[in-house]
Amino acid sequence: MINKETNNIIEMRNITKEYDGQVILKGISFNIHEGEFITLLGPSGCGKTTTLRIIAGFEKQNSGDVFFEGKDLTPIQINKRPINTIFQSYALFPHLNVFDNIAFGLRNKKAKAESIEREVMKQIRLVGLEGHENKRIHEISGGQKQRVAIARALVMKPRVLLLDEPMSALDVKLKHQMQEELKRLQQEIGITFIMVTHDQEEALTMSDRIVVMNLGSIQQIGTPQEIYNDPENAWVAHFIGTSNLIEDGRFVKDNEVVIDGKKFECLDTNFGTDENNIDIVIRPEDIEFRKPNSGFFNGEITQMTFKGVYFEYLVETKHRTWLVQSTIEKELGEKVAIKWNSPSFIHVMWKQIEN
Ligand SMILES: Nc1ncnc2c1ncn2[C@@H]1O[C@H](COP(=O)(O)OP(=O)(O)OP(=O)(O)O)[C@@H](O)[C@H]1O
Repeated sequence: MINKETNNIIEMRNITKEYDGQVILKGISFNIHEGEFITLLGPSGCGKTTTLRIIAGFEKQNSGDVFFEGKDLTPIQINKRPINTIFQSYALFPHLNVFDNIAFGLRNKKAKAESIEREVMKQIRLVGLEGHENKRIHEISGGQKQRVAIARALVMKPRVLLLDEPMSALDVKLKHQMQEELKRLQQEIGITFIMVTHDQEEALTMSDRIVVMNLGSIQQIGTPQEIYNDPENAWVAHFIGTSNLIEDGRFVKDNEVVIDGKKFECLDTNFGTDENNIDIVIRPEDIEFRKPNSGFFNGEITQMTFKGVYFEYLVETKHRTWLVQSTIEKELGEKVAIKWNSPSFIHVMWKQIEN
């Protein structure tokens, strides 16, 4: 039974994992809510796939517990778990056609022929593969292969679907299309999706909540907005989006910081008084250009890159180099001033303690 108060379908408690004496997961704990799209996000090697494989049952943790609806999941065999996995490579059967690939699990369970036909066709319609039932796997596109993999998993009616880097085999355009489709599908069928990705944008656009991981530890858990707008530490801020990280700022008192000798109003409180053990992040899209002497700091444009819909600039001021994103075209060497328009654009966080 789902715990109605918490709505948790899966609970991970203090999970550790070692391979050959090397610690991969350092005691991670988090909850997964029924019906949510949750993403494990982090750089290569941080342990996200290992976490997914422990939930699926392909790996066993060295210590800690995994609960499914409050019951210990660890002794439950892989095929008895109400969980299905879509692998990075999709792992389709090349010698079977689309229909038979999707029907495989039901046939294995000795389901009746009519019910197999009905359920497989339902999934085929759901993922938009009508008319392709008889095609072999090598006769369909990458996007269609992904749809087969999704249908093959969903036909087993799992409560939780695990997706390991599902977009990694797709080109950029198809990737964006499938991201939208997958999100829509998840909302339509309402089951819990747990996705692994190292792609920040993918995590931010698709997830209800994101678990940000680094070096076998959880750095932050939150909605995309929380993680983007309110990163818990400088590592998350950096990883989520290119940022201006000010490591030598000072938290003077509630709602006041000093950056490069100037006082600024901020919204942050509770970092003590005259505290140097903080980092300040200001996002490049929150910085604007002004005429020289009309902003916070004067500087010069030392680099510019056209990014398609905006320009990305490096602006050299007396104390540092700022990253600025703007739709306004400037010239290399141009003298400018920079400014931000709201105290909310300053993000103060404690300096990270190294793991
Ligand atoms: N079966 C295994 N035996 C030994 N080491 C392993 C095994 N599986 C994973 N590792 C190691 O554990 C670490 C974490 O791997 P994991 O696949 O969980 O990371 P990840 O965050 O998913 O990264 P990636 O995005 O590269 O897959 C890596 O250093 C990896 O080499």
